[in-house]
Amino acid sequence: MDLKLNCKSSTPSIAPFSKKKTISGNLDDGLADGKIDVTESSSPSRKKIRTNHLKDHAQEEALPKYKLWMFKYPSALTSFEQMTDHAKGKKIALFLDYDGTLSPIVNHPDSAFMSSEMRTAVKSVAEYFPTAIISGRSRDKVFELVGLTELYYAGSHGMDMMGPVRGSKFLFKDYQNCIRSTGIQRKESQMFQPATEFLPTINKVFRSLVESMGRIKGAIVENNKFTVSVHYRQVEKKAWLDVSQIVHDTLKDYPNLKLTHGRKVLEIRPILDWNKGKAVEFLLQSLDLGNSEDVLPIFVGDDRTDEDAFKVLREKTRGYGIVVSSVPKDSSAFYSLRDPSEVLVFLRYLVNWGGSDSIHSK
Ligand SMILES: O=P(O)(O)OC[C@H]1O[C@H](O[C@H]2O[C@H](CO)[C@@H](O)[C@H](O)[C@H]2O)[C@H](O)[C@@H](O)[C@@H]1O
Repeated sequence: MDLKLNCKSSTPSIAPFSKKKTISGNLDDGLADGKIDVTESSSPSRKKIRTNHLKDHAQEEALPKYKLWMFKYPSALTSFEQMTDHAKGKKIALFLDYDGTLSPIVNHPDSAFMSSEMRTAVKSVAEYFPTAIISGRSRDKVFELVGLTELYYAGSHGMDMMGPVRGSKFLFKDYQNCIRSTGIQRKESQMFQPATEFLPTINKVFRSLVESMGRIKGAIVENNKFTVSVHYRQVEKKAWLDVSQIVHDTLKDYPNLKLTHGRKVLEIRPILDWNKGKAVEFLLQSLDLGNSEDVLPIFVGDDRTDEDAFKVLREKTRGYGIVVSSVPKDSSAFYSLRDPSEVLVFLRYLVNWGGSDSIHSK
């Protein structure tokens, strides 16, 4: 049974509703620019669609561009020594995205499994450094996929957080909407859910989208508890505009929801001033690592929503964002890794370093 505690108030504010709901980028996550405007009056023009096809060819020649891009975002593997030199004497906190970072991007969201090698590496790294997974998926789903009880989990882009109770300490005690509960495998846990009031609306939108997307072959609507994802990876390109239109039409009835855009996915979420960046700050504070000069947070992620976390780390000049990408793209990260297989190597480097004597020498 859940045990509710009295918590002080520190609820995130609701961002002022903007009538113009614009998704940055376009529906093809492999392309770099363009805009899909989902206001009533706008749909991408045929000309824009034609231009996008042309850009597809440019991608095939991307290798030299990738090398150039890596001057700006050096490999976290070749820069590992530099990173650890900077990290000496500091406490590391590790934040990991799930899809496209720990697991490869696949066609169906239910088939995005992480390898056993990756699981072992994440488990090992968590023995040395506090480690959290911050995902757009529901927390239950991401826990089901990762299956490690020793981590912190934040689902719905940070709107659903759960962590272990360390000793007698209640980490999230300063926040409203936090509860202490019996969570994963009956272990005592603590939860923070800043968007609980949006739950009925999100469920309604989910049902509505399931119904209306029924006519779009290949579209998948995923309930991520505090957000809804509409996947179009398996939808024929000619029907992408229909997907966008349906989402837009549905959202007209819900002024307290907003739209963001990930990798061939449109995500509907509460207009709450809360994102992966806030989740990182929150977890750092909760872990008593918030104000310390001696902390080096590292965030590894591949998606646009991870940029919020990279920005927090960059603006506060206190840690490293590592963008996972095999194509050049603008990012607020400092370093890069090409794909999940390089993430695995990076985690193994961290494990070796965490177990070595050099981590303690200044
Ligand atoms: O924050 P994340 O953990 O990266 O979650 C972001 C979204 O990831 C999932 O979708 C993405 O991965 C799928 C499986 O590889 C792929 O089919 C899809 O095209 C990608 O967008 C997840 O299903 C979404 O709910 C998350 O929001």
